[in-house]
Amino acid sequence: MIVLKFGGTSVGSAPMIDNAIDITVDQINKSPVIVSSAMSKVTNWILEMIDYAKVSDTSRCFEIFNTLKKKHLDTCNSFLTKDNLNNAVDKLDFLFDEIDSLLNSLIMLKECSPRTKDTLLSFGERLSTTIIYYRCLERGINTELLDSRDFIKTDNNFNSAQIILEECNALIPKYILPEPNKIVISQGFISSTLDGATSTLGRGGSDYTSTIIGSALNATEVQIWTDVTGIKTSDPRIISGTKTIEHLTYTEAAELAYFGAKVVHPATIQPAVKKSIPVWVRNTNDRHSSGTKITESVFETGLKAISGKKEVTVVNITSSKMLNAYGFLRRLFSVFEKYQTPVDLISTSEVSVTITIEDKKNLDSIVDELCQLGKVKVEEDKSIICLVGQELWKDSLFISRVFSVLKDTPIRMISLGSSDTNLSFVVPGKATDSTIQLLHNEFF
Ligand SMILES: Nc1ncnc2c1ncn2[C@@H]1O[C@H](COP(=O)(O)OP(=O)(O)O)[C@@H](O)[C@H]1O
Ligand SMILES: N[C@@H](CC(=O)OP(=O)(O)O)C(=O)O
Repeated sequence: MIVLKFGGTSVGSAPMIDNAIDITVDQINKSPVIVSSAMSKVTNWILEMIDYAKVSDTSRCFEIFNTLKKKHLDTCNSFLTKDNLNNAVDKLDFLFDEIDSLLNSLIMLKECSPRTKDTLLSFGERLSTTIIYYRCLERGINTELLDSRDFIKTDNNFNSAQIILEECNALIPKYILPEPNKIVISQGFISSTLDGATSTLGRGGSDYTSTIIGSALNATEVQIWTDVTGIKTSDPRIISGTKTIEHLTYTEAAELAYFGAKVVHPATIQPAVKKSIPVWVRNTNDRHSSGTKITESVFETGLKAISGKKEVTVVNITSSKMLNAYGFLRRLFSVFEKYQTPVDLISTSEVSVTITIEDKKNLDSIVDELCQLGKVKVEEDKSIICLVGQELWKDSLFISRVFSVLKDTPIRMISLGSSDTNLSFVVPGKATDSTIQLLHNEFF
């Protein structure tokens, strides 16, 4: 079987949905499972509706709600007829009524818990997949619509829930029964906790759903269909002159995703690695281009791509207690562990440690506790620039080229040599795009 994940723009209109179905039908003999995101813009609209509801701005909230309803109903009206149209509209109306009641509750309560937010967010994917299902029926395709909350199970960390893999691996083969000449349709991004509450995997999480399903069903490949021809040497929306990378290793793709290449969700690669499933990133608007293939094998050394992670915070701790002492770093990292805050880059000297974090939710409490260990300095609005490739740090010419290009850029910290695949450094937030462009011009 194969998994085809379609992102928001790839199912963003009636013609795009038909295009996604065409891509799937072309491979219908391979027992395809579609994992779809919400139609483009919809997840953002839901977040905006929540924000307006919380401040009781009823008119703005329902203005967006009406736009959301219109987008889905117009799509149905443009390519469904008779029973398919009536049934689809009935199903959508049922979902719209639920959204309506939830928004009214938020307006009254003036608050939205993370759990309620996930319930609301889940409607984006539930609406889009309902339409795709009825369009498949309209086209006479043998199809089945599933609810991924039945088999994608998570902890209770709403808004960015952690997968419980054993549960998913046990449930997925029970619910998803792919077969040739049938299209199974399910939602990306949405999930449920063990006690059945709706959760979500974090923004962009549909990619992750696709590899979880692919891995549980031993897919021969997972295809991530998006709006760019594969993973490029850098973000084509920001950097000029980017090129498609034909092949990346799992590690390279994971590093790029983690350090800002939004084209795949950072967790996507993990499930594929376990079963050595090839992951393709392809363009729905250019379906005959092969895009990028991500596998285990290394085909070439050298720099492959550059990404940037914005809004990073640098925390520096200076303490003479560190000099010749052991146990200091353990105490320091236990503070980040206590507040469940992942650390990205680390650099140490004899008396100081500098780290970067992305999640600032608990920054004040973290700083309070770190102050007991030494003098703490926090610098916000920084970016991590990440250069990804094979054996980068072994090539002294490459390193000297990087730093001569950056001779006028204020570099805050550098991480090189911790892995073969990554050279990262921190620059001021406002220098992110220009720094990437300089490096890109030099190397590609
Ligand atoms: N290295 C990169 N290669 C390709 N696209 C990238 C890269 N870095 C960032 N992107 C961005 O990722 C976008 C695709 O991701 P996303 O908008 O989440 O798509 P989808 O809705 O299909 O999941 C591209 O339009 C591009 O701007
Ligand atoms: N709809 C969700 C999940 C997702 O993965 O979307 P996309 O595939 O369009 O990035 C979001 O916008 O975050």
